Amino acid sequence: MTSLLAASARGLTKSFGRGDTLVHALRGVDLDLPAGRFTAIMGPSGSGKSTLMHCLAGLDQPTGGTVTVAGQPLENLGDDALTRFRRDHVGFVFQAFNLLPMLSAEQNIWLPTELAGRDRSSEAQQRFAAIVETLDLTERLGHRPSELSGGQQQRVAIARALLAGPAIVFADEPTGNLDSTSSAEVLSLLRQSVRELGQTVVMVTHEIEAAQYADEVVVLADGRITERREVAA
Ligand SMILES: Nc1ncnc2c1ncn2[C@@H]1O[C@H](COP(=O)(O)OP(=O)(O)OP(=O)(O)O)[C@@H](O)[C@H]1O
Repeated sequence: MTSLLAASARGLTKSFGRGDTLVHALRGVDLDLPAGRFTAIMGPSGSGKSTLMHCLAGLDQPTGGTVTVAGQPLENLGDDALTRFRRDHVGFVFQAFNLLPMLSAEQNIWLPTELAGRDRSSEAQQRFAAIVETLDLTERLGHRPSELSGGQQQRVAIARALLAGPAIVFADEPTGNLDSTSSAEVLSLLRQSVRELGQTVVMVTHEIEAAQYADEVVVLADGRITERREVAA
């Protein structure tokens, strides 16, 4: 039985510039990301990690090849449809938390729901409760970002990314701004969201220690996948 795929790429290429400044950031990437798995993307600086993530997330258009997320081929979507698709099916966690300073943790977590004009359905509220508990944020919901540690702020950002029940969450160097204790905590919680909530997470990271929290590491070099390896439990 083949497992369900959260996302896949076939023959993915991406070039920037032209003539003397032409850069081949991706040179033909084939990748299947099974649902319910935590995948780390590693590789040297300039190897194409961010470009791959942006193409998989529908934030950037590939030069060639195809990307399918949650069964939907992205190349068939126009700009507006792609924006809606990302909003409904893709979650993002960035290095720089990106929380709104005047809103409480709880308001930040609900903001994308509000912006999408969706109701706080009883299902959404149950999911909110489960996520807040998994991420150990119950005591912090009334705090503003400035009243939270970096690790707590990133946990709020993760809760925000998880709330809509996205098919896939992309985390771009999520521990880049954190000390080692907070990093370990955030990575454990990302792992827990995969185990307990069945979330699919793809994380770009430079740090081999961070990649150890994943189920699998995909290594890029010069725009190609050079290695895929399972992480020992
Ligand atoms: N918008 C752009 N315009 C021109 N070149 C770009 C652009 N974005 C990326 N590149 C080039 O594409 C290549 C891959 O870049 P990318 O940012 O994907 O690498 P990365 O592995 O994420 O690097 P880092 O670890 O330093 O973030 C690099 O040579 C980079 O300079």
